[in-house]
Amino acid sequence: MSRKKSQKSKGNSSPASCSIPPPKENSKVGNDSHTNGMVMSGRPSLSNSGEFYDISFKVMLVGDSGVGKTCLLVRFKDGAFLAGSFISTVGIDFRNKVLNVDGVKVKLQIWDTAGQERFRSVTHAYYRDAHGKLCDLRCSELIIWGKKMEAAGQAWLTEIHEYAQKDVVIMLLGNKVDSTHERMVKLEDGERLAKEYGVPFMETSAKNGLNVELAFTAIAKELKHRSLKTPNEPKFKLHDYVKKEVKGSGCCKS
Ligand SMILES: Nc1nc2c(ncn2[C@@H]2O[C@H](COP(=O)(O)OP(=O)(O)OP(=O)(O)O)[C@@H](O)[C@H]2O)c(=O)[nH]1
Ligand SMILES: [Mg+2]
Repeated sequence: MSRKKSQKSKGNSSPASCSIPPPKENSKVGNDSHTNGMVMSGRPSLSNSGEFYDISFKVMLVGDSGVGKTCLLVRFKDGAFLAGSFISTVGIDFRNKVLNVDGVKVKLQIWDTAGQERFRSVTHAYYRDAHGKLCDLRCSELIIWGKKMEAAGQAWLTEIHEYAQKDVVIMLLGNKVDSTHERMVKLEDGERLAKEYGVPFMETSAKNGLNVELAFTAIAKELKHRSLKTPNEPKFKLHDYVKKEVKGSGCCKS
């Protein structure tokens, strides 16, 4: 298997063949403050390690504004939590992380989209780009965030089906389970919606890290198994894996 080097943050670190000029990793396409709309760089820097990898996949984080997409990504990439004032993502941004999945180096290029309605056309453009035959990454994998009501989750699932490729891997996450007043999705509602759409569901917390690593690892495993069908290797079952590995949220004190 050929070894590729994870793209550096200099220059276009996204697939050069994609038609939309991609942002540089951690380029802060931006984060604006809710108070004055100014572009601020209040987020910690995420370094690009430049690690080697065997296969790469694109993962998109989508969902309503404020559900914790950026925090989830920072938790996964840096093991840190972005506490304090909420700085909403502007447009789109991405980070790379290389995982070792059963001996294979899997690079996830994780795209953090803006949940605000006014940036929806930007997100759509990246979905559309995901269809482009010229993209050299497998541009089809998404994680979706549930928010307030089932309706919000349903809306995002419908959008994914409309804009993304048919065989997209979808996972539904209900975040902020560390806090009774901040969490928006009840466990039973998340599970019901996930069942209806046939996608795995798990509760996460970017604050305490609950199931964050698992969410991305599960996606990486599914993608790797779909991509590299090794003879004699038992079929990977995403739902079973998630069911087995997922941890309950336990108590919900903030
Ligand atoms: N208690 C708790 N707060 C969280 C968690 N994840 C995120 N938050 C908070 O929720 C707010 C929004 O988080 P972001 O990650 O910026 O939300 P987002 O989904 O990226 O929002 P947009 O960029 O506008 O789409 C911030 O104030 C975070 O500190 C979590 O797991 N638990
Ligand atoms: Mg964000």
